[in-house]
Amino acid sequence: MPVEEFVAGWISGAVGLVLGHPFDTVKVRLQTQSTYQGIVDCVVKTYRHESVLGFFKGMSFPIASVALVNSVLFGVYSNTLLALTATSHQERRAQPPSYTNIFIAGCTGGLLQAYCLAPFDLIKVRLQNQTEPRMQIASSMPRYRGPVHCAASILREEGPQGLFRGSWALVLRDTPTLGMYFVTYEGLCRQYTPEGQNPSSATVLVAGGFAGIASWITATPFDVIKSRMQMDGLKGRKYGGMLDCMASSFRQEGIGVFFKGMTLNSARAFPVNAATFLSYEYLLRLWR
Ligand SMILES: CN(C)C(=N)NCCC[C@H](N)C(=O)O
Repeated sequence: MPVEEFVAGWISGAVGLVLGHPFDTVKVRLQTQSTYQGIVDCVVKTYRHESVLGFFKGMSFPIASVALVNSVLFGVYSNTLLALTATSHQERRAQPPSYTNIFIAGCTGGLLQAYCLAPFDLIKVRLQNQTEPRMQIASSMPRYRGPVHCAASILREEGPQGLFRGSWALVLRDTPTLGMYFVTYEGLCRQYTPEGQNPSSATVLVAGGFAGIASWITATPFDVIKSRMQMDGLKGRKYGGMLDCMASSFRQEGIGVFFKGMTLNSARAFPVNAATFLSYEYLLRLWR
């Protein structure tokens, strides 16, 4: 099992994450809080109330977890393709796998990384939704003092299963969309690369960026439900489960609720995934 794909996935994921975290924080707040009029209102209020650091709340755990999550995603994807087609990453340029095998390998990576991601993503969302200013006064102390305190509080107040709240929605969000993610990336690379050659850096950037956009657009409906399920349990349970969350969100806010954060998901997805794939390909070529 080639290890370099796991390490390349780790480093490339961290590069992408830092680039995209501010977009992600604004998106999560729009999806789970009704106090903002829109993207600009959320950005202005966050900056005014919490300074620029407000956009980086909840990033420490994802930085730690992206190592695990992205290395599982890219490592499982590449090794599933190896199992399905008996070709390594480099050999696939000369013997391209079918899109069916790429989709299966992407879904497999997406499913397994979702389980690794679930507790870290929950803590990220809980911390991102703390809107108290940095200079805290006694009356507005945030509920969680940081990621470790957040994890301990959830374990104490909601039990171990509390750390996996929203994980079904996360699995349904990531499994099919990551199959699409890799199919889009490979398809665009082949479209603009001469047979048997490695894609240029520009091709990798564009293909990675559009793969991120395509996957996040289709992931947004379950992304909204996932974030709401993760916030459920903070002040008692509002939803009886994922289906109840979908039904009551639709009843109260209409079909538009499932597209909350789509603009931000897309705006964030291009640079994050362009950088992720460029560093991934660069690292694998470095090690070849
Ligand atoms: C639609 N989904 C969930 C994805 N495309 N996930 C894979 C991309 C992950 C990347 N670190 C990012 O955060 O965009």
